Amino acid sequence: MDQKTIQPHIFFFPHMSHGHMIPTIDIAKLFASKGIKTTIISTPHNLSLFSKAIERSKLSGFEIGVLALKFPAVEVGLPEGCESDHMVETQEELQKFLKATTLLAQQLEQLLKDHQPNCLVADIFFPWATDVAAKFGIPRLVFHGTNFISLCVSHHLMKMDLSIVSDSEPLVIPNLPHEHKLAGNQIPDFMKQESELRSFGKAAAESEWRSHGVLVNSFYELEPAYADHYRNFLGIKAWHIGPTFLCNKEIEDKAKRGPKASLDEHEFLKWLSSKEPNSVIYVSFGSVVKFDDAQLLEIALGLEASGQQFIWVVKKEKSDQENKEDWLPEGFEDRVEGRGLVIRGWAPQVPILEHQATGGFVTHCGWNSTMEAVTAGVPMATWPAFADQFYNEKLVTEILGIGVRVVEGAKKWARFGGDRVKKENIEKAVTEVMVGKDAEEMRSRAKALGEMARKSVEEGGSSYKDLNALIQELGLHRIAPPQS
Ligand SMILES: O=c1ccn([C@@H]2O[C@H](COP(=O)(O)OP(=O)(O)O[C@H]3O[C@H](CO)[C@@H](O)[C@H](O)[C@H]3O)[C@@H](O)[C@H]2O)c(=O)[nH]1
Repeated sequence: MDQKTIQPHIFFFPHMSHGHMIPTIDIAKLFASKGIKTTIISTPHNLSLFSKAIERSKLSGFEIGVLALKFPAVEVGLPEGCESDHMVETQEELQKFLKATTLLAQQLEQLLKDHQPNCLVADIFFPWATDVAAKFGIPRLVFHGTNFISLCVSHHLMKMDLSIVSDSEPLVIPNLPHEHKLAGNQIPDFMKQESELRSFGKAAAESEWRSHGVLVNSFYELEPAYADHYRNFLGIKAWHIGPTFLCNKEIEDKAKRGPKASLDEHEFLKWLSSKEPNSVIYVSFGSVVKFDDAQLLEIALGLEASGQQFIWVVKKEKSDQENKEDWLPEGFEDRVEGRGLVIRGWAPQVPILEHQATGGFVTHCGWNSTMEAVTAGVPMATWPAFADQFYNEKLVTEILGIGVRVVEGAKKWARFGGDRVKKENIEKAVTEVMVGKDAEEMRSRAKALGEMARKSVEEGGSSYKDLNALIQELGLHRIAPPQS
């Protein structure tokens, strides 16, 4: 058969987590825009949550295919239907969830056999996928979800003996471009001893070397020293292709990247359009971090005391009239009416951050949120909870100078229920990021980075070039039909 008549095909297999599904769909769109057939593999539940984003790709003329596999939740002792990382409530459940993902290899193998794609982009959470791809003689690329700085720190941490780490003495991570100190309590206990999770982390880190290379949702100009360190010092092949969400041009595409929002994007934009530029702070903590009612109450009080206008997204359902919402102070929404919006559920984050009225962001420093804020030129009040969020906080506050910490000093690693942050800290950080000369300076630095972010994905930009270089290296350009 004439090679030119075959459309190259890439399989994308993201971790079952919103923070990984969302950028993977964007990456699939990017490859599809280069004439490559793309297919996302996930569970029925995850695919349905993201069906709008996937369907909308058709409107841009880049159809993304989907293939479903069965998630073995019950087999590992999880409730039926527990198919996404945000449904996991405890450390024990998380371990079972990860165990379930290791049971997906056979189903993936069958899909590769049936469809014979040219390449597999599989999430870092599936270290075993490299061997599955090798059986079919195709390259496996790793998608991590995070940036170069976090990849570098994690690799060095993996090599260190962490059993000797104490809570009183900070751990200095050697050989990095800047001094990195981590407090003992910022390293999770499972990393300090031999454990299933530590072995999982090791296998994941090794898969970066063993695979064809790593796709990074970042741009070179944001963290050049770490991009170089990762490639040259750690010796891992990587392509930076971000900010990937910029592939979404229409407001609807930007708004419908995730589950259905609780309020239509036009409602938000109408509300924001009635506000002065840089006068609203957006408060949201991604898809995984959940706070208890007492912590939510502190956030409400801190926001109220700051006197700032805000949009606050809370991962709670709207209760019926009878049920009092214990996490909101009595009469809160009446008092803040007109100056604050409390959104229960999901909000169209990118259009909110991009609106000129949005002048600050209280964030947990998940990498997608961080990139979205950087690109929108919005400074941040940082409140990390676990994983890469601590390293992202360092990048934002100390290296880029576009954020302030909500809590000074070391904050404990806690995916499930961390130390409570007081309303005074929240009020102070919100004020610092919104008002005064320092806030203006942070905003102007953030705006300059936002410009660089946009340039990086335009023709000739660093991310644009890296994406093309990768397609060339994989040989996909030779069989891709010409683009108009
Ligand atoms: O109401 C909401 C809440 C979130 N988002 C979007 O959801 C994504 C959230 O991603 P992120 O900010 O990275 O947070 P997490 O969901 O917590 O992401 C997980 O995955 C990331 C990528 O690996 C890691 O950096 C984080 O630490 C990890 O918690 C972003 O694109 C947001 O725009 C919305 O659109 N509306």
